[in-house]
Amino acid sequence: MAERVFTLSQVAQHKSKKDCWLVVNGRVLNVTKFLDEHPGGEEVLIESAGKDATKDFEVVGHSKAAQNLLRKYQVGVLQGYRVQDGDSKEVPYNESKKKEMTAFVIKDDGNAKYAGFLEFFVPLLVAGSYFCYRYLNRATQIMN
Ligand code: HEM
Repeated sequence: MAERVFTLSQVAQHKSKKDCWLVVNGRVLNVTKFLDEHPGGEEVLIESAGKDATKDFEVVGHSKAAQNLLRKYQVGVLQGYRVQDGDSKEVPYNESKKKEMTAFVIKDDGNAKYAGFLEFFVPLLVAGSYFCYRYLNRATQIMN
């Protein structure tokens, strides 16, 4: 499908809260519906409205999930840019969130394994000490 091409002055005509466009990495994005959802707040988006916000976007160090989200709001490309979206391995925003959660759970599991190890060895140590004590006690009784 052919991409719609916009000039920066065309993008600059959409810089209000009700009609908010900006450019990130050559993608022309209509973020009007995203204003309420943006975790960084709507103000920063409105400040960048109608402009090329690539630097602002990158300075924040947005996650891979945030970068994937760009496609959702793309309405075209900036004149002089060609955006390639061949990477089908990229994960949609919601899924990468799930992955982050899974990674967290795996980390938790590691601690649980460590706790299980202690739960097994501490009673064994106590029981061992008890039998040792009884054996030594009996040995001293026999000697006396
Ligand atoms: C359509 C463009 C944008 C999308 C899809 C987007 C998406 C997101 C997402 C998903 C987050 C959550 C953190 C993360 O996953 O990285 C975030 C945080 C943030 N964004 Fe954006 N963003 C966009 C544009 C911008 C722009 C232009 C700015 C300008 C400065 C900005 C500033 C921030 C800030 C300050 C945070 C909070 C960072 C933090 O709390 O650590 N974002 N954004």
